[in-house]
Amino acid sequence: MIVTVTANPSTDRTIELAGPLRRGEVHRAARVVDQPGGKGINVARVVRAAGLPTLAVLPARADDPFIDSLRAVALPHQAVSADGTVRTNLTVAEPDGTTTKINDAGTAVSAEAAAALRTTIMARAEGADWLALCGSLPPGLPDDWYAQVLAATASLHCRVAVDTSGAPLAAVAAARPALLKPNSDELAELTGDDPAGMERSAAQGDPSVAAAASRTLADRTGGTVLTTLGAAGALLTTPDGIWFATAPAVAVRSTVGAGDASLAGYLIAHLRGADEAGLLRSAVAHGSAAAALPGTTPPTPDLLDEAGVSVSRLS
Ligand SMILES: O=P(O)(O)OC[C@@]1(O)O[C@H](CO)[C@@H](O)[C@@H]1O
Repeated sequence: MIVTVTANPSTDRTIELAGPLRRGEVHRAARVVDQPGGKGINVARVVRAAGLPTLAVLPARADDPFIDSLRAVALPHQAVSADGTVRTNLTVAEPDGTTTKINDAGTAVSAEAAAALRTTIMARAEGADWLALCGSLPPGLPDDWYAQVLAATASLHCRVAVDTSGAPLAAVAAARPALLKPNSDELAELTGDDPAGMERSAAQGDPSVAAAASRTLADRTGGTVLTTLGAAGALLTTPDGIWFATAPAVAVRSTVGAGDASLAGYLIAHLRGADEAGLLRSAVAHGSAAAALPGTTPPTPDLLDEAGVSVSRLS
């Protein structure tokens, strides 16, 4: 069972344009689609599509239309009562696959709602193999909230995976999660490297800068770090070694949710007992498949190109 937590869920509104985005100009949308989103929701949807048991935990009022959208996609979920309505995040998708995103800060979570959320997480984590803490923290939750939850789960059997950014990422990295999933920007926030340079050199076949930064982070957490590098692939860094995978070439439609699909791919393969190369292969295949889909659409198993992922051990 994989339990995901989306502290700051979002309705993802994707606006597809027929041509390139021009700053300051009026555009007519070619297509507008709303989908339930937020990183933990996306992870759970991919796990569900793989046929494995999952539960998405989130703060939302029972009468929030967001809950209807979770029902519409048949996602098992547990919503903990919250005060406002779930935010809407905007994606502008251009025909060449360029994705521009504008994320709302989210609805403030009261102290009562935060306590209820934490109680639910602890109860659900008890029987889980993995607890995935995903996404930004809404106003009202302190930067070390994920770190606090992680510390509270220390006596439980479940492993904790974290995918977040900014101050919550810095705080949780110090709390030693079993798995961290930064992208190049998030890794660079922690190590001071140049994120674009990391992806560029990895795309040219030299992942050494990203690998060194991932090693620094993994040494700090004592666990595993799955670093996604966009079209350049991904790195898996454990206490025992570093693996690099290149991604299959895909026609990118929307990168939204690709990192979440990668995390889900890792967790799915872990539940199935894969070795490190298999974990990374699954992560990259899922991320690539997600990038080829519109909006925040989760990939299904039939879309995975595992044979197109090339994995090598770096150390
Ligand atoms: O604002 P956050 O919580 O950092 O990210 C939220 C978000 O951008 O993440 C998902 C893609 O990873 C989307 O479904 C959602 O809109």
